[in-house]
Amino acid sequence: MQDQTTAGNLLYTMRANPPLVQCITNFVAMNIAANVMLAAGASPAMVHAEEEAGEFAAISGALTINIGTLSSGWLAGMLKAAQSANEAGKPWVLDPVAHYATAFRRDAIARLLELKPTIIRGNASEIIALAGGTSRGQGVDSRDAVEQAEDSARQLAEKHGCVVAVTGVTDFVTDGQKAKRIVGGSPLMPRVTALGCSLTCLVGAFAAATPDAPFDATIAALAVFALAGERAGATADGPGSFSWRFLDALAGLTPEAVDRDTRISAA
Ligand SMILES: Nc1ncnc2c1ncn2[C@@H]1O[C@H](COP(=O)(O)OP(=O)(O)O)[C@@H](O)[C@H]1O
Ligand SMILES: Cc1ncsc1CCOP(=O)(O)O
Ligand SMILES: [Mg+2]
Repeated sequence: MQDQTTAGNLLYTMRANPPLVQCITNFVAMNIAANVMLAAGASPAMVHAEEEAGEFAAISGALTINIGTLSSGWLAGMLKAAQSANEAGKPWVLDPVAHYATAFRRDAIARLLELKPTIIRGNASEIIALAGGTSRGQGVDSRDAVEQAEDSARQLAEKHGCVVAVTGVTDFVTDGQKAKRIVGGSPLMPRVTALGCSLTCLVGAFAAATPDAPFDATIAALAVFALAGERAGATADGPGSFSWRFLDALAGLTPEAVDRDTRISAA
């Protein structure tokens, strides 16, 4: 029987019934993340106010939370949304942007982790620090290699009972037991702001489409991103043209090309 959980099949499934994804992301990411979601075939809604975030999570297929431009009002909305997603049995994804940088962020991330995210997606410096290690991250940017974050990712996945994705030159995904690596993308990706934040939203879209398989959903989202990034990078002149070429590449990916051209291996 054909494997229904390949990245290409999950892209087909996600597009066939575009999931509503509530994205609580940051001011920098909001526009590009919504465009990435639409290009890939999902239906994003950037809804963060404390007054409505919980109600909205209950009607969404998945929720994503990103602390990139945190404030106390937004944190209140995040906590309500995560509680509501849990009560409604909806998957939710945490992006711990620069969580190590200030006491406010450290406190916020601890409170969000208590609400048991289904998936955590971060760069290597964020994942190392989240597991209690010493990272070299500078603000929102990673200065560590993904290979050095793999043990941290496995520990975090086991401790919190979730899937952990570390991204960078090669991506790494684990649920604490099994693990996979995804190769692809472009060196231009970290030179365009908020692509990691956008990827977190896309992980939410795949998780909404296949809520019982968060490990496979995460791999599919990262594989789609890696292939679109590789294609856009092949013809881009720099970060500016990469940005629009990346949206076009995402929209133009077919499930067949994803299953043929992505490079996913067991770790
Ligand atoms: N040097 C690189 N080469 C190829 N792909 C990369 C590179 N750096 C980051 N990426 C890709 O960019 C996307 C965002 O990841 P990353 O830059 O790690 O996140 P963040 O923006 O949160 O720091 C991921 O799809 C990742 O695979
Ligand atoms: C520049 C910046 N400042 C606060 S959030 C943000 C965007 C970070 O995006 P990413 O984590 O995808 O690099
Ligand atoms: Mg980030």
